[in-house]
Amino acid sequence: MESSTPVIVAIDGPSGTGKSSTSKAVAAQLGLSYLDTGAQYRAITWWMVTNGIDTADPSAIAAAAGKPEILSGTDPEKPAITVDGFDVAGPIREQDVTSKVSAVSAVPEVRTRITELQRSIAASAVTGIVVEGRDIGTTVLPDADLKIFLTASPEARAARRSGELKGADLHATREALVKRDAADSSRKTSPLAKADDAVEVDTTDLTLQQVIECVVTLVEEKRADR
Ligand SMILES: Nc1ncnc2c1ncn2[C@@H]1O[C@H](COP(=O)(O)OP(=O)(O)OP(=O)(O)O)[C@@H](O)[C@H]1O
Ligand SMILES: Nc1ccn([C@H]2C[C@H](O)[C@@H](COP(=O)(O)O)O2)c(=O)n1
Repeated sequence: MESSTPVIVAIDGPSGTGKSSTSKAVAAQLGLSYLDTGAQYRAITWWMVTNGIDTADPSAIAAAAGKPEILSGTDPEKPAITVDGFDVAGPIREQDVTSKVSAVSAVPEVRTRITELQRSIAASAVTGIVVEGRDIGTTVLPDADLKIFLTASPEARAARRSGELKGADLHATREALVKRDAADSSRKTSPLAKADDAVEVDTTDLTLQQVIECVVTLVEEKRADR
């Protein structure tokens, strides 16, 4: 592969392992685009909730899956997400969406729609792209140049999240993370999973900077091999 060929990096892993922070920094450092696929699943969930769709009814979700227009920005310095022209970057992080996103994202019609969107965004990235999520290496971009699977202990992940949500109860945060991971890992269609050819990085005892440096080195090694 020539060095001008776009480089495609897939970063997967459970919640709170550092996918977004790492992917944004790596993309910014290497001049690549960035795609947060979790934000897309959150955006479609937000639309379902806002439009009164019963998120406990997979057939109602499936029937509505094609309706919202979801646009994702790919600048790692200012990732953007809109639904039908509305900026939903804030609302998609609210607890109501977080508690429903696993159910909505398990519906096959939702996954087909969002996967098509993700592939088309990745295909149009000129210098390359870092795409983060749960099924990027296994399903969305199985031919990615580099696949990373981030992990961390539930305790470390809960501590990181509790630091973000000031005053949040550590035990409750840990339980919520573990519950969402279990739902995401056990769904039938493209569950959260490590691709066989992914490099696993346990971030439990690493600083964010160490994880970023590790991934940048892996991308540079891939590029040098071309
Ligand atoms: N190695 C690390 N050490 C300490 N804190 C970290 C590390 N990596 C990420 N963090 C912090 O943990 C929090 C969660 O990170 P981030 O949002 O990147 O995880 P994520 O895997 O994308 O989570 P989710 O899948 O839930 O969106 C952030 O506050 C981030 O700054
Ligand atoms: N490729 C992906 C990305 C995300 N999801 C689902 C499952 C997650 O719980 C949810 C929110 O993701 P987050 O913002 O926490 O990264 O979206 C998925 O199914 N596949």
